[in-house]
Amino acid sequence: MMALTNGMVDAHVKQPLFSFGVITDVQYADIPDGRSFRGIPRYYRHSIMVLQKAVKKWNEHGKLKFSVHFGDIVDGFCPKHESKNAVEKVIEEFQEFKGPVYNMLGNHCLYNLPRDNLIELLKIPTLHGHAYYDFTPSPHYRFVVLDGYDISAIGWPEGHPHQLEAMDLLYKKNPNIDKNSPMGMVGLERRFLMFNGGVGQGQLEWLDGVLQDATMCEQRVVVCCHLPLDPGAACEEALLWNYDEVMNIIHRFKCVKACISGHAHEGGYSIDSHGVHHRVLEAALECPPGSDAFGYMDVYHDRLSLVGTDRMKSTEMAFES
Ligand SMILES: Nc1ccn([C@@H]2O[C@H](COP(=O)(O)OP(=O)(O)OC[C@H](O)CO)[C@@H](O)[C@H]2O)c(=O)n1
Repeated sequence: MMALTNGMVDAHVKQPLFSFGVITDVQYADIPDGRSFRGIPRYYRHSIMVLQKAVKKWNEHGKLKFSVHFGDIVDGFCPKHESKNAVEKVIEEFQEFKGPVYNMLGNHCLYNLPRDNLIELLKIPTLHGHAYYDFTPSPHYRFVVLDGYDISAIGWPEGHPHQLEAMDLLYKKNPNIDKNSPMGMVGLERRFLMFNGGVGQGQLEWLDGVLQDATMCEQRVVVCCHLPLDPGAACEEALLWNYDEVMNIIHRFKCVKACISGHAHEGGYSIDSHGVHHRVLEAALECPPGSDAFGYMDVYHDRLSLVGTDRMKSTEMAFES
């Protein structure tokens, strides 16, 4: 039996409020298979086939309200003269989905194209040019999409204040000449790498305002960000630089129930000290031919249920309150 929020108990309420498709790190490029810096195989051409299968399944499902790609639409090894074509090719696959698709910026997107071009190509529903936004797919739920590369050494024009702030932080926190290397860095400090980024002051204030509003509207909130926000769900090298500041804001409110990310390709899951679920999704890029990683989330008043395909593990996320 399922308890409803108004105290009634109904044995028949089984239908989700709504459902949506999920996939991450398609990281497509028309180049031969390769490996990550750590030697993990990457299938740059196969990843778009994983997306094609995902879209087919999502359309067959027939009731998905929207889908979300959690960043890194193309890979940094994509030859730069092909970047725009590669992004457009992936977007064309997403356009086969019968519903809206929400995107967010990942580091590999920014290796390929300036953020302004990406915001336009990915149709990021921007306010004042920002790559962070929110949307309300049902009266009971708000989705907040964070820009984890707001403070970033990549993607901003040379000398932009947000690039300078990022370089300043990297020089303070990372002693290596190669700022992508965590060599000699210990524990959580290992997140201060050039391929990660942070959420700037303006975005933190915006987040606080959105969560105040969601609380007033009695909405539950799902936070989406390319970079993971909890050390329990991903390795230190994958975390948002100021995940702690973001989580301090989130923890002041009770409305945020889950944070969903990409970037750490092996995937992960944790529940933090405040009962917030953190699910890092498995990457499409690392699926060998014949395997897949995508899924959909069924959204209920009291839980999220991730129904994963193949390498994307299914996960039940029941809310504490
Ligand atoms: N120790 C390292 C690790 C990486 N690099 C270089 O940094 C760039 C980005 O790395 P990459 O593994 O491609 O980034 P992803 O976003 O695909 O994955 C994120 C990780 O899984 C998070 O843990 C690339 O140019 C690497 O060569 C490096 O120099 N030194």
